[in-house]
Amino acid sequence: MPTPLALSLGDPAGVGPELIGAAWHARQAQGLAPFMAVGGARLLQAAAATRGIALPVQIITDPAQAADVFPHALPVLGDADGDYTPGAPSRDGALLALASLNHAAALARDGLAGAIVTGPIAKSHLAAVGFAYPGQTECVADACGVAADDAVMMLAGPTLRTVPITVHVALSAVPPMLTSDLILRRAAITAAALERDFGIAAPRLAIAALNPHAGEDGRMGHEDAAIIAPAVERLRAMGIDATGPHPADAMFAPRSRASFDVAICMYHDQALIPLKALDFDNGVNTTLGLPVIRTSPDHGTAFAIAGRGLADPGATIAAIRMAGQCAARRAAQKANA
Ligand SMILES: NC(=O)C1=CN([C@@H]2O[C@H](COP(=O)(O)OP(=O)(O)OC[C@H]3O[C@@H](n4cnc5c(N)ncnc54)[C@H](O)[C@@H]3O)[C@@H](O)[C@H]2O)C=CC1
Ligand SMILES: NCC(=O)COP(=O)(O)O
Repeated sequence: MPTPLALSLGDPAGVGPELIGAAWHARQAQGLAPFMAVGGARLLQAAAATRGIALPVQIITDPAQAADVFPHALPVLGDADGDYTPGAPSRDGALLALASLNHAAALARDGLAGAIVTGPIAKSHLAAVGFAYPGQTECVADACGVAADDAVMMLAGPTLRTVPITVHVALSAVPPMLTSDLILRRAAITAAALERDFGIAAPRLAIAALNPHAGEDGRMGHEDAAIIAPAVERLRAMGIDATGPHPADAMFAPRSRASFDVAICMYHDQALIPLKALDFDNGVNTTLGLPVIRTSPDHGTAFAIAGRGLADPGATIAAIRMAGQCAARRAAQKANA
């Protein structure tokens, strides 16, 4: 029996809780590995009800109980709970989201959960209750003792994978942050994770340029020649199949996409816009380079549509599926070691 996945609630006022209920409801049709929610039994039921789902829940006290409960009820670890008021984020809701996230990360770190699937949080609301990280990526990394620079965000959908080298920073902060070392470090972690967790032997990395036309021989910026091209050379010297810097405007065209397994992008929107344009309802945000598997739907809290039955569960289901597959791959590697 696989170790169950741990799902953190996300912000209770967002779409996260209702999508956990929708995913449990679809567990058989979607062939999902067993999972448990961390806290929120009452609010999960209320959120599911807004979608017309009568969600059976069972509070468990030990993650080991989850697999037996999962076929007939959503296992919920612990009795932490809160009010469900869709679209109206609150301080109490942020505290519950944070407690659920920290608990789920600790379960994965300690081997009591096969992986963590995080529900969407509003970073500014969590910051107001003491969350000191740019996002959940760095929080889970810290729980595992991994440096933030070594926790690599990858967005993955059926048609594309992308990695932003810089993530939650202002666009004006991107050029000063970009170094050959940072690109090399994060691209190498990506290549290793694609092999280990996704079963892609010799992954092909396409490295995006920062500037229009990859800098047009220095007429439109110096970073492509001075910083990105040397990183590509160093990756190739390490035996990694890296190409670039590629002009970013053309590299997401279908012909170009067929030539790589992952696009290494220089900033958040360069990576997330093509992914969401192509795969929004199946997009997964996963963290590479950790001792645990962590996935999340690609979307955010979507407060405006919470509780209205409008949120598509596809990305949450895809995140649960990917977490189960990656965890199974790691378990098989461990068994074979
Ligand atoms: N994994 C996470 O924790 C993430 C959290 N966020 C946070 O979410 C908050 C809102 O961010 P936004 O940029 O507005 O992104 P968002 O993803 O919440 O919403 C963007 C648009 O997509 C729609 N949408 C989102 N999820 C949907 C779904 N499942 N089905 C149908 N439509 C959906 C929304 O209604 C909205 O029109 C921010 O505080 C941000 O920090 C954003 C992205 C990921
Ligand atoms: N845009 C991605 C996002 O906001 C999720 O970040 P994280 O919480 O997974 O670090």
